[in-house]
This record gives sequence, C-alpha cells and structure tokens, in this order.
Amino acid sequence: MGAIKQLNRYLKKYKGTMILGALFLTASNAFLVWIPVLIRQTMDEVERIGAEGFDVPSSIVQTLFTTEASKLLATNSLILIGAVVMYGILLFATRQTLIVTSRRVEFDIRNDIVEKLMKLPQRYFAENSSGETYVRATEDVGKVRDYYGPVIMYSINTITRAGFVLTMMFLVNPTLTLWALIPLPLISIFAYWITGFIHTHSTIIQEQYSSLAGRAKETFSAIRLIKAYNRIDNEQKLFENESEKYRKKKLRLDMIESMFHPALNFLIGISLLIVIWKGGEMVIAGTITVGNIAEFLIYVAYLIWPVAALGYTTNRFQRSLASWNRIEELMNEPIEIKSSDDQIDREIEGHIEFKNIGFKYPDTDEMVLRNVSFEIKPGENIAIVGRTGSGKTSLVQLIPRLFDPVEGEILIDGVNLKNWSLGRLREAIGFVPQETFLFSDTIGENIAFGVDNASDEQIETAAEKAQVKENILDFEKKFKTMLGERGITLSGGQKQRTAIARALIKDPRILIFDDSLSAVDTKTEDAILKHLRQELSGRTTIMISHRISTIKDADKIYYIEEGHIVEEGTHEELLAKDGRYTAMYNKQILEQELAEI
Ligand SMILES: Nc1ncnc2c1ncn2[C@@H]1O[C@H](COP(=O)(O)OP(=O)(O)OP(=O)(O)O)[C@@H](O)[C@H]1O
Repeated sequence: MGAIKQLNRYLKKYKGTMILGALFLTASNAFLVWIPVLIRQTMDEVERIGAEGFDVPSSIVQTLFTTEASKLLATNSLILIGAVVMYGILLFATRQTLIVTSRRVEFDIRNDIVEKLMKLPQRYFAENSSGETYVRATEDVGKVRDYYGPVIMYSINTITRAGFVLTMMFLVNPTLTLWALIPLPLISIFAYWITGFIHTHSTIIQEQYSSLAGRAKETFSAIRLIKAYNRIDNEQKLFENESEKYRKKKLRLDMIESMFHPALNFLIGISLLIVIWKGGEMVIAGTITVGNIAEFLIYVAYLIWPVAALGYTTNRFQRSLASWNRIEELMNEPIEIKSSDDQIDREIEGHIEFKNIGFKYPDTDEMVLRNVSFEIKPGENIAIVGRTGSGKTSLVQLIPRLFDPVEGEILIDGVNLKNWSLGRLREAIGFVPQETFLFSDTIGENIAFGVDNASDEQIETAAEKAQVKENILDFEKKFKTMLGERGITLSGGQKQRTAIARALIKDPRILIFDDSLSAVDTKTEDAILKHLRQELSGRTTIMISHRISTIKDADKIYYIEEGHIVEEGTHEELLAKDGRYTAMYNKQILEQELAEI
C-alpha cells in the first residue's frame, strides 16, 4: 500500500535502531516463556520430593542449602529472579529503541510539515482554517506516531510472544492448548471494538472541548466589550451550555472506559476456568502434571495482552493511516510561489517596474487589478491613493510575492520578479502591513523580528526613527515590556509605529507602508513623516494612504480606481488636473476645517 511505503520512508534513517529494538523485544519474550517452565519444573520436583518424603529443615541456613528440596528451591528461585530481571532489562531496552525512535520520527514529520506550511501560498491559508492546519501539525502527527511506536512494537510483540508461547503450549499438550485458545479471539474483537468506540467518543469530546476552550478564549478576549454591553449573564449562560455538553459526553466515555477492564477480566476468567477444568481432567487421567496446569495458566495470561493488542493495534493502525492521508494531502499541496531554478541572488537596488499587471485572488473571478503599469526608480518615493477596496493593498502585496499576478510582469532592477531568489527579494523589502500583528513577546523582540541577533542599539535606533522610542521608555520595563496576552496592549498608533520600527531595522532597499499611519492624528503624523523622510531618502518607498496630507510630498502619486490607475503625477500636477484626486483633496480639506470649528 502506498501510504505504508510513505510511512516507512521515515524509518530508513533509523533502520539499525529498529532492528535492534525488534531483537530486544524478541529476546525479552524468550526470557518470559522460560519463567513458566521453571515454575512447572519446581512444582513437579517439589511434588516428587514431597511424595518420597524428606526431613523438615530446622534452620534457615539448612532450609537454603542443605536438603535436596531446598537446594532445588534456592537454585530455581535464583534462576527465576535472573529471568525476570533480564526480561525487565530487555523491555526497557525495547522501549528505549522503538518508542524513542517513534518520537524521533514524530519530530522529523512535524518539522517537515512546518517547513512545508511556511512555503505554502496565501491561497492555502485562505482555503483552510488555522484550526485545521493546527490539527494536522499536532494531533494528526501524534496519531501517525502511533504507527511508528505502539503499532510496530505491539505487532512484533504479538508475533514473537504468541510464537514462543503457542509453541511451548503445543509441546505440553495440543488438546489443552486448543481449549484454552477458544475465548481469545473474543478478547481481540472486544479490544478492537472498545478502542474504536473510545476513539470516536474521544474525538467528539475533543471537538467539544475545543469549542468550550474557544468560547472561553473569545469571552476573555472580548471581556471589555461584554462588560460595556452588560452581557455578562448572557455570556455565562452560553459558557454553561457548552460546559454542560462537555460534561455529558465525558461521563458517557468514562462509563464505557470503566466497563473495559471488568469485561476483559471476565473473558480472561473464562479462559483460565477452561484450563483448570480441562487441565484438571487431564491430571486425573495422568496425561499432564499439576505443574503443567500452573505453567498453562501463566501462558494463557501471557497471551491475553498480545491478543487484546491485536484489536487495539489494528484500530490504531487505521487511525494512523487516516491521519497520514490528511498530512500527505498537505505535503502534496503545490508550492506555487518559489524561486526559479536559475534564480538571481545579488544586491537589490530598488528599481521597480509594473508592466500591464492584471491580478485576481485565487478561486475568484473578478480581476482586482487591471492593466496596471508604472515605474519607480531606485530611491524614489511614490504614493498610491484611492477609495477603499480599489486594490491598493492587492497591488503592493505582489512585490514581496505574497501572490503572483495573473497577467503582465513585474521587474525588479530589470529582472522578472520570479527570477529573483525569494529570500533575497523578501530580505530587501520592509513591509508595514495595514493591520499590525504583534507577537506575545517583548517590544524589543517584536521590533527585532525580521533580523537575526539584533543588538539593543539597533532596536533602539529603529524605535527612535519610527518615533516610538519615547513611548517605550515610559514603560517600566522599557524595551523588555511584554506585549499581548501576557503583557500590555499598545494603542493603535503605538502599534503602527512599532511595526514601522520593525521594517526599518531591516535596513531594506524597498519600503512599503500600507496605510501605516492611519491610527495617528495628523500632527503626530507630521512629526513622524518629518523624521522618516531623512530615513527614507535613498530607499525606494511606496506609501499607501487615505490621507492626502501623508503623501502630498511624494515624487509621484498614483490614484487608483477599481484596480486601475486613473490619474498620476505630483501633488501639484494632480491638483491642476482638477479630477478625482482634487475632489478627494477638497473633501479632506473641508473635513479638516469642519473638525477645527
Ligand atoms: N484574500 C482575498 N480574497 C479575495 N478577494 C480579496 C482578498 N483580499 C481583498 N480582496 C478584494 O480585492 C479588492 C481590493 O482589495 P484591497 O484590499 O486591495 O483594497 P484597498 O484599496 O487596499 O482597500 P482599503 O483602502 O480599504 O485597504 C476588494 O474588492 C476586496 O474585497
């Protein structure tokens, strides 16, 4: 089967350890079957000596080493202890090889998944929820690990132990063996059924738990809103409902789980009963000895777990395969955006050219950019304005290749974007997106995100250039202040400036600001721009804004409407045209005047 071949591919690296583990396991079972033989020998010998009659020992020393019976008992006990100790050591070695390997493979698979996820196009993340992706990288990998760990280990164990034990049983008495085996298939079927049941219900419970946890997370994230709207009672009721559903499902599973051991013990009891009953008849008939019955009882007990494991492993194996299929689906996702084979990897100067670009989002029909052409010389500062939804963000997202255009070509320093090394390209770009994402980490680490091993000095300089340093120094822990869930929440304007610092610390050739000053007032904006201007000179800059005050000094301004450039020129040239840009400008002036009244 293809899936098993794929699964086994991961084992190649660990072949030696796996073989060693299998040998340990086989050897441990060899020691295990020896134990009942010793017990039978001892019992039979004791019975024989007892029948012949012997002196009762008068002291412990005499007990241990003087009489024939005590010598036998002492020797057999020592051998027995030796066998048990060897069994234990080998079992430990088995787990250290087979189970440890399964953890290593789990680690390898998880790394492969994360590596793949990092390369997947934005389309994948639009089509699959983050929850689904998370489950593949965590739960599914865990279930696949079961194949490398318990499934392989228990399968080898079942085969070798059953092989040894059944051989010994047949050697003693084939008829009694057949009798003793009668209830065993039932144990296997029962284990298969109950494992399946527990798994199905565990999945349902897991889903209910996710829903409960999700509800709690949302409630606490929105706690301010809930209080302000006086929805506390309502939210509590919703939470209680979810909690109640969880409780009921969990109790049902607990009930089934508590039935498992009594039912299994009942089936085991039947097996043992048959051995005593049928074995007893045989002892009376003189076919076997009492020691044989003791030996048989232990053999049957030895068989119980491998037989139950047969059902359990079959179930786990099926689950591993199902999870692997989901993982494989992800691994087979095409990576549409990647560097070409003859990629160019040199310093980027920052010359950008859009040639008749047309773009639509994957799986949609509507073109959001149509026939867009423009050129930005290295070090030039251009601006893009236009009404909301006109395609500004879509346009700039094409430069770091978050998406590829469907028509036309984009050139950087005269070379098609697709021919640049993706790493080199993205390194050269400082992108400040419309919505700032800050990690639950310190402000310093958030600023340093795009560079390896940034020094404190670099972080502070970037914060200073983005005009956020003073705010940060006001915090008690300065740059070590924690943000997000475990720390403080920054104001909208502070967040945006932190994001600007994050882009500046990279010292990029190309800077893209997507409406990155929308959350600061015009006065602060003026101050930031004044300082930024010096920083921006010499770098190719694209600035998107709704506010004309932000972009009026740009070398060139493009007015975009329904994905198409409809006006272009400097601020003055555009005003002279008296077109859409002028209308936008007049409207904003009027709004500003009204606000000042
Ligand atoms: N991931 C997406 N999938 C499908 N359509 C999208 C996606 N993102 C944006 N769009 C659509 O593309 C069009 C252009 O959106 P875009 O975000 O580029 O506009 P914008 O000019 O940046 O708007 P704003 O000024 O409000 O940020 C809109 O109609 C939007 O609904």
